[in-house]
Parts: sequence; C-alpha cells; structure tokens
Amino acid sequence: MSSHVVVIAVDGPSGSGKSSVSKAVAARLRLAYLDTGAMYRAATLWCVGRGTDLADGPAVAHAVRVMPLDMGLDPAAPTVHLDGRDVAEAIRTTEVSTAVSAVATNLDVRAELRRRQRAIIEAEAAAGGFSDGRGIVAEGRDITTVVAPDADTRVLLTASEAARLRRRSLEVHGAADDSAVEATRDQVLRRDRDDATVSQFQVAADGVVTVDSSDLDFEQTVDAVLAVVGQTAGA
Ligand SMILES: Nc1ncnc2c1ncn2[C@@H]1O[C@H](COP(=O)(O)OP(=O)(O)OP(=O)(O)O)[C@@H](O)[C@H]1O
Ligand SMILES: Nc1ccn([C@H]2C[C@H](O)[C@@H](COP(=O)(O)O)O2)c(=O)n1
Repeated sequence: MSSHVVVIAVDGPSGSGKSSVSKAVAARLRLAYLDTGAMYRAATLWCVGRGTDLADGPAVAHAVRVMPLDMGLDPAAPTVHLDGRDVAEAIRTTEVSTAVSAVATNLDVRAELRRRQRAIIEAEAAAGGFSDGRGIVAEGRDITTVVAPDADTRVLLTASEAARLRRRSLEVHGAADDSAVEATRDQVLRRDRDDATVSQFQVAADGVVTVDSSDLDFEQTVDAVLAVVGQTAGA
C-alpha cells in the first residue's frame, strides 16, 4: 500500500462547480476538504462586522491579519467559525457575495490568506498517507498556480458562461428563466472579471488538467475529476 500523501488542487470560475464537486471528490476519497473561497467570504464578513471601510486597503489587511478564523475540513459537514461563531450561512448572503471581490483583490489580504491556506494544507498532508484516506482537496482560484503548485493533482474545472449562469440561477432562484439568469449575472460574471485581475483561473497553467463540465451532469463531473486523480496521484 502506498503511503504517499495526496494534495488535490481545484480552481475555476464562479459557478463551475468547484465547491460541490471538490466536496464530493474529497468524500469519495476520504480526504479533507478546504473551501478557500469561504475564507475570503469570512474575511469580508469580518471586516463589515467591524465597520472596516472595504475601500481602505491597509485597514482591511490589518483586520484580516487579526481575524480569528477556524475552518472545519470534513467534506460531509465543512464549517466556518469566526471568533467562535458559526458563519457558514452568513458568508453566503448576497451582501457578502457582492462585496467579496473588494477584499479578495487586496494583495496583502491574499498574502495572509495564502499563508493560512498553505499551513492548513501542510498540516493535513503531514497527518498521514493517501492509503489511509488522508490528504486534502483544496479549491479556489489560485490553488493550482500559487497556493499549492506542487499538488499531486491540479484541475481547472470550467463550464461555459451559459451553464454557469444557469446553475447559479437554479441554485439561488430555483429557476433558470431569463430574469432569474439576469439576476445572477453580477454574482457570476462581474465577480469573475474582478477576481481575474489578481488570479489566473480561466486558462489552465502548465501541468494543470482542464475538466470542462458544460455538458456533464454533476456525477459525471465528479467521475471526470476522479479519473484525473487516478492518472496523476496514483489513486
Ligand atoms: N456538472 C454539473 N452539472 C450541473 N450542476 C452542477 C454541476 N456542477 C455543479 N453544479 C451545481 O452548480 C451550482 C454551483 O456549483 P458550486 O457552488 O459548486 O460552484 P463554484 O464553482 O464553487 O461557485 P462559486 O465559486 O461561485 O462558489 C451548484 O448548485 C451545484 O450543485
Ligand atoms: N483561492 C481563492 C478563492 C476565492 N477567491 C475569491 C473569489 C470570489 O469572489 C470569492 C469567494 O469565492 P467563492 O466562494 O465564490 O468560490 O473569493 C479568491 O480570490 N481566491
């Protein structure tokens, strides 16, 4: 049995399915799961809660450096606690989704959150080997390229703009008619445009495998990512 520790990195644009697919992959392989987007969302909620002006870069960076954030890594029940408070729901509000790019494009915030993400990944990787079901799936926008460029498996999960808008619209509004899709446009496309100014998640970097889920259903997408893991991490 191999004692190799596995790190699986997944990036992609909004609505491509990173979170749901990564969670399912981690559960299937009995690995930990890290949602790095949730960390940027928590940082946004933290700043808003302290009354920090999101346009004041140094103040935002300072607030994030002292942010007491705890990430729970069980893919069956991932948790996010800020100063001991469960904020899993609070970080998904439209207010946070609309404001998060202002925080995520602050380079000092990125440096701090990347440091924390690497520490979490290293701690998980040190905990055991893949054969024991240990290791981690980490997903976001810069995991394959900056946070964990040495990951065993690096996947860029994409989907067409239309598919991503439809999925997000179904998720948020329970419908994918024209007006529902229009209402999700800012949360998906404007956010991607802003986030793409600091991370490269629209084209696969060297060594990163693209999985295009536009014409795949959820289970087929999970299987496609597992197949890449099988080819790259010796699963
Ligand atoms: N292949 C797929 N086919 C159909 N629906 C999917 C597929 N993959 C994911 N979904 C659904 O699309 C929605 C968006 O997925 P998810 O939240 O995982 O995307 P994301 O890339 O993490 O987005 P964001 O970065 O904006 O948080 C969810 O409702 C999810 O169940
Ligand atoms: N590694 C990451 C993860 C996320 N972000 C930004 C991009 C989003 O606007 C925001 C929230 O992410 P989501 O929950 O929608 O995946 O955080 C980033 O810049 N880098």
